[in-house]
Amino acid sequence: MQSPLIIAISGASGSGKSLFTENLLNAFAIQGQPVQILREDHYYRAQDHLPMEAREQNNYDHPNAFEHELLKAHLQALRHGEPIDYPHYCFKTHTRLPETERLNPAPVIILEGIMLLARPELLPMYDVKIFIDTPLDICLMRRMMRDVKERGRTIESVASQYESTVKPMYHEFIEPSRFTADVVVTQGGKNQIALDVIKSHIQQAIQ
Ligand SMILES: Nc1ncnc2c1ncn2[C@@H]1O[C@H](COP(=O)(O)OP(=O)(O)O)[C@@H](O)[C@H]1O
Ligand SMILES: Nc1ccn([C@@H]2O[C@H](COP(=O)(O)O)[C@@H](O)[C@H]2O)c(=O)n1
Repeated sequence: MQSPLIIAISGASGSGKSLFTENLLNAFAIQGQPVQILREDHYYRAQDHLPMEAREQNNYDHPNAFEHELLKAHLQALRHGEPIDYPHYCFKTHTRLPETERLNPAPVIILEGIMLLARPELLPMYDVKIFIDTPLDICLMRRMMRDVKERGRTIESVASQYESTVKPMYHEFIEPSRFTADVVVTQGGKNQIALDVIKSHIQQAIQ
């Protein structure tokens, strides 16, 4: 098998990265082409050694919150045609789940996450770099609804985390990483023209 094409999709929390990734995946699934998705969230560090209060206070919007060494090792393995043991993460307990999932290499690997373009040592791993550029007020609104519904949070906790870490870290790390992208996508996960352009680029590259 030829070396896989690795696509990194980044942007603020709530910008539409996951939806964009899902929509891209669906476009390939219709054609029966195998695509492997990796989410940077799964590489948040395990925190079993910390009490819950300490976990709740952690800054999850700093690059050091992620085990990027493991992510890099996994990308290298997939490039060499080897399977990986993909970690799973729980947003309610703020730590890794005990079980991992065996993932096989595929011709196209799509990675999505907030800090993927903010780590210079990860940039050479990617063939295509995409930044989803969505106004922060829209990101906050979407995050508020999602975190209360799916991640076991209260409106108060989302608002206070946003002020203390999410927003300042966005300006320090994520916003500047936009300039490393090959493509900047506006209008979030439903931008059909961007999806079509990226899909046809991928198809040409893997022919
Ligand atoms: N263009 C869009 N229009 C409407 N809702 C959207 C759009 N893009 C994303 N969403 C919704 O916003 C929420 C957050 O999007 P998501 O893709 O999970 O963001 P991210 O992965 O960047 O944190 C989800 O409920 C998603 O369905
Ligand atoms: N235990 C955790 C870990 C992460 N977060 C927040 O998740 C955001 C990144 O995930 P997205 O799917 O929204 O891109 C990030 O902004 C962290 O603040 C968390 O709240 N708790």
